[in-house]
Amino acid sequence: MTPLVKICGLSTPESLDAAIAAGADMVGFVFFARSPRHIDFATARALGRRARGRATIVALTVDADDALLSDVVEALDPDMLQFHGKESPERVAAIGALYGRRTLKAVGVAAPDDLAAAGAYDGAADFLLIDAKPPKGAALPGGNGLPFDWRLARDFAPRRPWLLSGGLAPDNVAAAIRATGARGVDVSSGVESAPGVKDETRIAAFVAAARTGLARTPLGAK
Ligand SMILES: O=C(O)c1ccccc1N[C@@H]1O[C@H](COP(=O)(O)O)[C@@H](O)[C@H]1O
Repeated sequence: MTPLVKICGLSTPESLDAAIAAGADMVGFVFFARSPRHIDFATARALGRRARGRATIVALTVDADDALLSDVVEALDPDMLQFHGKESPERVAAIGALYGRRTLKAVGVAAPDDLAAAGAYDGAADFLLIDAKPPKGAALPGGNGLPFDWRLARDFAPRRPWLLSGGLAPDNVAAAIRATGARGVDVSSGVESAPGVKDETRIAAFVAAARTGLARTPLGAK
């Protein structure tokens, strides 16, 4: 089964087009002011229109309140909402139902217990995202370009399909998929030349390399 590929943190028409041309299944946009990948609503509106029908459009937020979520949905009109904070399973499910969008819940992993905690979202979210836990004091809860020990995720087998992220790059993504059996992968820093600046050559190389990994688990239906 071909792994799903999500390219996250896109902020320009050029990088968006490069991700889609490379064959990305999902394109992610960040709404988190501290991130170098944060976009404003006018940019979101333009990029959402440009991406519509060409890839799954994903809006990433971090513990967003209802007002921000409404503005994001109105501007970007995403297919999927990614939650990268401490949102509870109940809130993830409620927001997905309220807006009628698929949901992707990120869980940071550094130890076996963290994966057990991820199980709480199995069913509440449509997809799970297993990311590296940010280092203590990190400014961002994700997008830090740091991997975790993939052996921790080797036997992770939730009912929902799950994506792997954290420090993935063109030169390690195929091995990461093989090591974990993740249904897909998500990347931000590993396809950049500087924080927030996407590199079209690295995007193409990442998607091509991910396609050589073989996902073991089937994509569950909503
Ligand atoms: O990309 C960001 O700036 C970001 C900000 C806040 C939360 C999550 C963020 N990105 C997500 O983090 C992971 C891993 O990124 P990386 O490849 O290690 O840089 C990925 O899922 C992004 O969607």
